[in-house]
Amino acid sequence: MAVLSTLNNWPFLKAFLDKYPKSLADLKKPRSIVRVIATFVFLNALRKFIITRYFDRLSHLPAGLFAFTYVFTGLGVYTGRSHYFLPKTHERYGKIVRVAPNIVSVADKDAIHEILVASDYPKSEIHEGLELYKQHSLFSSRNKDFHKNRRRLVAPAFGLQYLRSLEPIMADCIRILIQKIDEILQDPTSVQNGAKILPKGHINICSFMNRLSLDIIGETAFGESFHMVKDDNHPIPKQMAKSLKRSMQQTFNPWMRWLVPIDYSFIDFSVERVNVRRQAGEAGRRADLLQFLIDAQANERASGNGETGDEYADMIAGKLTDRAVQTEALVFLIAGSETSSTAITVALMYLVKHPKALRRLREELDQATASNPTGALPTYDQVRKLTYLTACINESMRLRPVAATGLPREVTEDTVMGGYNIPKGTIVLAQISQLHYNADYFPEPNNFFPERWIPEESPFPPIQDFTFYPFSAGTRNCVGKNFAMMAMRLILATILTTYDIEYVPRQREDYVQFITTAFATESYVIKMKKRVGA
Ligand code: HEM
Repeated sequence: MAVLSTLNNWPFLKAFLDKYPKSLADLKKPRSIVRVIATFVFLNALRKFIITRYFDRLSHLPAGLFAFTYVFTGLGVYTGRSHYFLPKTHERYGKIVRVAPNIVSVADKDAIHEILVASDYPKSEIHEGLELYKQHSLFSSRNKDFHKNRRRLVAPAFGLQYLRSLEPIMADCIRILIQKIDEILQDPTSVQNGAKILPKGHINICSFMNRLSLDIIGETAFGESFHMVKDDNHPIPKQMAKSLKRSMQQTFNPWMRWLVPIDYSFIDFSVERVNVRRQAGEAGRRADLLQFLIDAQANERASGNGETGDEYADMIAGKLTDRAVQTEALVFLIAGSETSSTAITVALMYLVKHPKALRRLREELDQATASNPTGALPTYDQVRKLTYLTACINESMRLRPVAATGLPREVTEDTVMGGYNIPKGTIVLAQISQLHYNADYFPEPNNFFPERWIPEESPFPPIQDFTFYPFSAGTRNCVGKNFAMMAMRLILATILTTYDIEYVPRQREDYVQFITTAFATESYVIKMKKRVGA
């Protein structure tokens, strides 16, 4: 009360409160409505500020309070930081913890295997927030028959053989990245309009990896680069990211639907790109993911498995309708860009902080690419089997898996997990990051130690099956895994053979996760210097 009366004596606050609506009749006045909305916006901003600034302290909240914030206020998802609460909650309450009335967080190896692989529980309703045009998609669908059919049609696009045809496309995008970085190293003011000008030799590698991943997916899934590396001003990626973030927030905060409508116009972009490719006919053919989808649709039609014309029935059956082709291309963009860019930035972050590992990796890459003429990029054949490169990628994905809040699945019958009764309908979050930090499976879990992945060199017992899930497992594992690993190998190899890179201290390294995981500040800066002869 004392605090309130003190605040009430502040002239500004007093004037504000005096005019604040005090009855329903007051509320009908337009000015009162503006005041109520202004208060709401202010309190919401304050709430967001407190959570984003002080999440470390808040992460000590016990599970009950966490449950309240996570489910009832949607705070965790609202700020994208719910995953900070979970490790503390497990530390305190064990491997299987009820974090909300209907949500159980699971950090037990056998239970996670049961959830993802053995029982193969369907995805939870949270995924419905990612349905575009109310269409099931490979990523979002909870319907097993649909998924089986759609996966059968889409998966061959990510087979190693087909992916090889994408290498030239990826290489062109990487070449543009190198040109742009060289330009900024020469002249730091040549960053795009609005971007922060960093000291000479400093590069925001997080921003560049984001933009490069978008360009690669743009080229492979839509047949057109977003030119994000070069110009960073294509409206679609930003608009889509904003809309999907809103959509996830609204899944947890349904009341927000009344306040902030979601702009789904980015879908038009996909419709237009698919039309352009179709209209170009044979002359427009090229080996990429979009072409694969268009060809798969044509094959289905030719073999009598095409659409029936009943839109709903076709959708449920997983038929490759025109809408389905447009949707799946967008799914590649959603599922494949931020995930890959975060994974590459994280790998670079660990490497600059571990110069010994960086040196060893550089030696391995130099040896593998020794026969290349000056300026030539490493090829996939040169890097695909490099032991230490794979070990570094695995180790960074172990420490920072992109699915940081856990993989949500819905239990379809009453069951028992780790001695607890889990009723049908419960949402279980498979906490893969808790496994990755479990010292029983990964001794000295907090250390970046790539050698643990090389059996002849590791001082630790062999890594057990089903303890490492960066791409999930079972029927819903990442269909783009080979694509992502190929891009990561090519990009890391090119950066490390072209530049000397160094750590820049005192930066924020924390994550936020709405759909996939990203650096909270959208920034990670490293020092870069062109190598002599590169
Ligand atoms: C380092 C990069 C990547 C990581 C760490 C990653 C991780 C994952 C994970 C953990 C899942 C399972 C999600 C869940 O169960 O809720 C998943 C699913 C998926 N990912 Fe990836 N992903 C990456 C890159 C990509 C790329 C490049 C593409 C496509 C171009 C892609 C497309 C998909 C799709 C379509 C699914 C849903 C598959 C299904 O349910 O059948 N991902 N990914």
